[in-house]
Amino acid sequence: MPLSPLPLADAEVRLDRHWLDPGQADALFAALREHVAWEVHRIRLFGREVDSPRLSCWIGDAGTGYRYSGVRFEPRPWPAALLPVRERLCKELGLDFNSVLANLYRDGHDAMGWHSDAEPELGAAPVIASVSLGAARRFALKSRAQPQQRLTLELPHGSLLVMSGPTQRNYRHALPRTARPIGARINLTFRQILGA
Ligand SMILES: O=C(O)CCC(=O)C(=O)O
Ligand SMILES: [Fe+2]
Repeated sequence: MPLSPLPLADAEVRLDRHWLDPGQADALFAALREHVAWEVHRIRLFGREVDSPRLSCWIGDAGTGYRYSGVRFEPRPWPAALLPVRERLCKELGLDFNSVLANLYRDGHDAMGWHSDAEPELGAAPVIASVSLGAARRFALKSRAQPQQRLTLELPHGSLLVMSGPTQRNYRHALPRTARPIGARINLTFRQILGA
């Protein structure tokens, strides 16, 4: 199925709810759960270093060191299961993704707060390709200038969300907590670190 544009002014967000077929998505989830070196990243929040409420792993080619939330991360090597995913995304989007932030949300308590992926090493108009696996979670986008301009959508197992153009400049996004009893979710945000 193709990527369909979502109705959001001053942004470029596209979604394919069935980018991977369910069997592929199941296999990828199981492989990543087992083979990624999941760790608790320490992030800076209001000037204090705290544990982030999820497990993460920064993965990339040599030279893709990355600074976010005030902390620098050196990349881990690519697990075999991610290589075909990276190749397919590069081909379909015509880009050269050299890194990915993997996040494991163990249950509904794990989350990600409001932010944009606007680190200088991503350039002025980064393309972020986000693959979701496992439990479906709600993903929210909110305009910086006009907070009433917002959108919440569900990211199902095997979906691909692509944010590009002015999206990171004009919007923040978040993965809110949920009180619903739900299982684990893995999210992969592929990125291109410039000059790596
Ligand atoms: O888990 C998600 O869907 C969002 C992850 C995200 O925003 C990020 O990795 O920067
Ligand atoms: Fe993000």
